[in-house]
Amino acid sequence: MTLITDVRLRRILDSRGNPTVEADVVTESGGFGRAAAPSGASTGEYEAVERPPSEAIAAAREEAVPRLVGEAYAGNQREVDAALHAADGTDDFSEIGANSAVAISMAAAKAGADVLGAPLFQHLGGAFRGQNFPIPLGNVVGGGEHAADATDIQEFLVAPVGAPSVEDAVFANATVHGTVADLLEERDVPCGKGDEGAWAPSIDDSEAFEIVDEAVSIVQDEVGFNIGFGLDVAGAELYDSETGTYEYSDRSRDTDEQIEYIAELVREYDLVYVEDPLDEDDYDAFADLTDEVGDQTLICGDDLFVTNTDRLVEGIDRGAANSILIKPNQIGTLTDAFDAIELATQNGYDPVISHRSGETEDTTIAHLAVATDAPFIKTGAVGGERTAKLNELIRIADDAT
Ligand SMILES: C=C(OP(=O)(O)O)C(=O)O
Ligand SMILES: [Mg+2]
Repeated sequence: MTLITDVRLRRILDSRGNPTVEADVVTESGGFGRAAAPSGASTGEYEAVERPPSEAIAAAREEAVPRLVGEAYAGNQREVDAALHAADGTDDFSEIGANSAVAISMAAAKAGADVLGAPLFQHLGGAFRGQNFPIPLGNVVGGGEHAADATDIQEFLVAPVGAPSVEDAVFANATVHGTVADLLEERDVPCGKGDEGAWAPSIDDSEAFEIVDEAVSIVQDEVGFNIGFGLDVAGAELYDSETGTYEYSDRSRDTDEQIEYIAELVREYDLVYVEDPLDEDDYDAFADLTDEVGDQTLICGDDLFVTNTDRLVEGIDRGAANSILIKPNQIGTLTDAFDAIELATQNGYDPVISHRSGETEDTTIAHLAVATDAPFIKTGAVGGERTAKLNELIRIADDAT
């Protein structure tokens, strides 16, 4: 029933107005799945390769589609993803493009779920998933590669850890986002938004800490449950490998100073989550920081691990980080993302399922988070391509997908 009978690929718009790859997968019994690839701006050096969409589509039509149509079953995700790897023939999807691969992989999963008549999270995670929901990390202030002339730290993230439901959590994040706008207005700071819908004011990081801390306290009092906050430092973007220093607008920090700075921030603001505090090549520094504050907070590797099990094994061996960001397009298939999640949880690393700065209305990551019982999902706070995932979580909780 799930034999793939058609795969169609096209260019569509992403949230930045750039082209991206969308895939449709159809099965013998009429099952249908559609998915689109997201796209990063602060990409890790070791990510699978995103090719220009028209090239990725042409290559996938030539190499991958013939290995899927009449050959692979959408209900057998490992088989579909193995066919994508075989079609590509490289270890980084540089032939068919990770953007074509991930779009087809996710569309096949949706087609498999459609044939079963089950929600995607259940097809991926099994009958007993759907009881636990991830805490959404909501980006409320940001800069770095996601906005010009804003904070050095890429993302200030709200973490409503005490929310009684995913719906309460999602609304709390949106309320903090709105409260941040009020506080910026009180300070006469004009601002627009960055790529992920976070406010992108022209302020320094210390003022951003003050404002987010205050907004979180105000909303916490309002809603009556515990709200923390965290960061995506995107350390690799700040790091200058020539000088071995992290370059902030107002000063430089060497690696030891960077570790101390982050550890102090964790203590001062009780941060619940710190992503990529250090350069993507510096496992040792990640290990030192994890040693120092890993019992108080999550130290998450995004550019460090790039959803890659080989890099995660190295991190586990060296005690670097205690959490991994999971972005399916960093590695190219759902199978690879699942394997990274499984390896992480088996070794006490918390998986955090994540969007990219360039997104579409695709909701696969919401289902992936529920399917894998992930404790966190990072998918923005506002903006249609972000709320697509957040609203899908609310629908899953309401049993309405
Ligand atoms: C979501 C992120 O940004 P991008 O998609 O630009 O890598 C991130 O760095 O975690
Ligand atoms: Mg990141």
